[in-house]
Amino acid sequence: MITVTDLRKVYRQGNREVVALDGVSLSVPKGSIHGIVGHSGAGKSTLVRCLTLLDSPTSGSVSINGAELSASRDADLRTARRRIGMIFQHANLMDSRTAADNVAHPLEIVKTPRAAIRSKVAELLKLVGLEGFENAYPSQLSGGQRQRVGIARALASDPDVLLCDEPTSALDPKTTDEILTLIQDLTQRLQLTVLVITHEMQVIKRICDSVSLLEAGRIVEHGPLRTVAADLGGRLSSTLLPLPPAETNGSGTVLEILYSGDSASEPVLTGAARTFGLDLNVLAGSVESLAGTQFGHLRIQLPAGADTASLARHLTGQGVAVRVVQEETS
Ligand SMILES: Nc1ncnc2c1ncn2[C@@H]1O[C@H](COP(=O)(O)OP(=O)(O)OP(=O)(O)O)[C@@H](O)[C@H]1O
Repeated sequence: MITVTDLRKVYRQGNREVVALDGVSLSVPKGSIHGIVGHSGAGKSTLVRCLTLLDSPTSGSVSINGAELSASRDADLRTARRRIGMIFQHANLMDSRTAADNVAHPLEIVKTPRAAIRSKVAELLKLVGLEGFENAYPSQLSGGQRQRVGIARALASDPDVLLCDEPTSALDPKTTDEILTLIQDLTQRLQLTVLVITHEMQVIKRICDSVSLLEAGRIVEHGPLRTVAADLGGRLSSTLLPLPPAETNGSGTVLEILYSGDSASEPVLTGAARTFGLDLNVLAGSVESLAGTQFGHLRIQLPAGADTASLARHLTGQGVAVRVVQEETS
């Protein structure tokens, strides 16, 4: 488990202070994957640097399984860093070394005996599906295979936490899928705690159990994927279940509705239309499965003069979230 408490990082630029992290707290349980999304400048790289202790936070703490990393000094700091494995957008392998020698590198640094390195490297390459590629050089490997070597190298020190910084941004969709499957599989098998920093919502949808939205150094929305997705009108919900831009073609009220789980399988909307004798016009919609739950997000327009309040009450009573996005125009 990783726990981040009230992490602040303030940079000085001449007389000016830049608050890059403004009290970030989060907690990720062992065996689960937490995604962090945010626009450019939100503080993602600063967070990565503070978590890996490459940069020291101005205040706040980072602890793994209750042991505070940020309190470590020098030799302790090096040991503490080994508890966090890192994967980057590009695997950053050493071109002059084979796959096996790249994976061996962190073990050589801490002077692991050669025989132990050999068996550990073989085990790791097998774990990431690269058996038989021990002697291949990075130039002889595909982007996905290079990323697998990077993952094996990140796991060499038996970390508790795996920090993935844009792990698939440089990969094609099929390879992205394979690497995400591998990360998910390793999380379960090794009971890792995984943090994924990404700008790709597909990555969040595909593997994350929970997610935080970072904005100007603060976490402005967070929670289990299912919960944030169900929060109609929330920023994460509207990026997880996006609708095309609104195009209305009448004067009636426009509603957005979001249904999930049990209500998703019911013909909620047609039932409501029948109950109220309304012709509902579906302007846009998306239906998809997230974290094992079916979600439907629709934008509908009611005919002019419809009893919006009663319809909204009816839908809410069926477990459907409703919000008015455009009042009836005369
Ligand atoms: N060394 C530094 N000195 C001064 N300001 C910095 C420094 N590093 C980052 N910042 C500032 O801190 C804020 C957060 O930057 P950071 O690089 O963490 O954002 P980011 O979310 O990673 O952005 P991107 O996705 O573009 O990499 C920005 O305003 C940035 O200008």
